[in-house]
Amino acid sequence: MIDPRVLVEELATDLKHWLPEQRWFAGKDRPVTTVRPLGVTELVEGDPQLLHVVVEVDQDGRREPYQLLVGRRTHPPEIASTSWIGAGGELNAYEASGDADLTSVLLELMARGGQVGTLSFEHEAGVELDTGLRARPITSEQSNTSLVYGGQYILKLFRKLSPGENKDLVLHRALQKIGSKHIAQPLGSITGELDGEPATVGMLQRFVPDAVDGWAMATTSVRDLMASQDRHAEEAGGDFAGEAERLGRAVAEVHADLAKALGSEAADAAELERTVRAMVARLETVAGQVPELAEHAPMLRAAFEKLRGVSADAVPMQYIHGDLHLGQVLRTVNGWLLIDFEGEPAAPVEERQALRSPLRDVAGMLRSFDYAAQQMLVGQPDDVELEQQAAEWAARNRAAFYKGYAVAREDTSVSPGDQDELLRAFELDKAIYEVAYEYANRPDWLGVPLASIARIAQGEA
Ligand SMILES: Nc1ncnc2c1ncn2[C@@H]1O[C@H](COP(=O)(O)OP(=O)(O)O)[C@@H](O)[C@H]1O
Ligand SMILES: O=P(O)(O)O[C@H]1O[C@H](CO)[C@@H](O[C@H]2O[C@H](CO)[C@@H](O)[C@H](O)[C@H]2O)[C@H](O)[C@H]1O
Repeated sequence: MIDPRVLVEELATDLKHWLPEQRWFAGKDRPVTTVRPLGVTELVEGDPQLLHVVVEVDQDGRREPYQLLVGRRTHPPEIASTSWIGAGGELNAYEASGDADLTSVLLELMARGGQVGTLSFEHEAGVELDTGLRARPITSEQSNTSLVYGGQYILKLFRKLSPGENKDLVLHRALQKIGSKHIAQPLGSITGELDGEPATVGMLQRFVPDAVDGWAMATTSVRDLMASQDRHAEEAGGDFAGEAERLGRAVAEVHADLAKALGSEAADAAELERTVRAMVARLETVAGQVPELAEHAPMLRAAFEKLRGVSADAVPMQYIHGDLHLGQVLRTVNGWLLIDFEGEPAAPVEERQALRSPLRDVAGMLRSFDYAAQQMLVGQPDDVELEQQAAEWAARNRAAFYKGYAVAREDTSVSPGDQDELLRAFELDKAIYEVAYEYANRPDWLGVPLASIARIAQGEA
């Protein structure tokens, strides 16, 4: 039997072409130069074989570690063509997250607890896991890969890795401990090793079978409005404003719980200065890539620089979600849940783990209401009535969400004027992030954040 490390070295050329085609691969902005194995652990021996692999992907000097599950078999199972990696030794090699015969071992190891090579598997204290469940990967794959075990558990395998405990796991544990009603219970984890330090590679949570994500609900509501004869959002059958308000309350409760569990501190002038500089730096980088953004640069820079006038010691800083949008919230029979506390996938890990203003999450969700309405206009010929309906739907739901948040967060110490400046700057910063995200991932949607920025530039908010 070939040495697993030698095998992965042999697959390096195939991986170079295969990685950029994966939805979760974050480095689509430049070609892959080399791929080399950092760690290979054999989890299932023989034929079929399961290897847990961490590779370092070099892209013109930028080196980032990624996690893969590599399956090898003589007779490969039926899997999506995009899962094929290549011929590894005498067996076929493929990405094995879709191979239920192999992935059941991950749940068994977490249920039992213990170590295999450098990987350690554990369940949360007091949790007993059922085993023997088969897993299917979720189809709405995003930055990571998630497997649902028998409709009971969901295991997220983080793709791009960083040393240390993943923020998603840390915040879920803290919120669980404090009794938050707005998360899916964390049940277990898998830890690997990176640069000699422990690194979270997987998180197991309770799967909520009847949950509907906020994006699906919101876009259905917009579609209903546009298809109906009703001219106004409040008259349409699928009005979302009640849900938006309850969602605002849920986000406020999560913020209050995070502050209670993990603390908060006031910002200082140096912190605000760093924030302004980071926003201006992002603007400059993205405007360099996307010329349509450059024409709004003076307005955007002025909005960021205004933050220097905000009273810094009134801005509470704490752990936040960090990439909150309608696709990160699930509506269940018991109310709204927040998922995926990792932060913006493209941000450096230090930035994702820093204390930040909770108004960033509010801004993220406000942007998302705009997205839900505006994406309906993508690829459509100009239609003033539809545009008005989209604008009205967004305004109504943004206001409802903000009301729900503000009512539940009456403790906020930021003055209303400062709050407006902060929110405006955070919304614009998020929209710039979105321009970069759409440019790299969904060029057809680039117009969505650009149109919002243009509207704000014209003073329409
Ligand atoms: N506990 C859960 N119960 C039901 N579905 C979930 C749960 N957690 C996540 N999901 C589904 O999995 C999708 C991806 O989860 P997410 O944590 O956002 O992964 P990623 O980091 O890849 O974006 C979500 O959009 C949601 O549809
Ligand atoms: O879910 P992820 O953590 O992978 O977030 C990334 O992808 C999101 C898209 O899937 C992207 O969100 C943007 O598009 C959403 C609609 O698809 C919209 O609701 C969001 O408001 C908008 O930001 C997110 O920015 C990105 O980090």
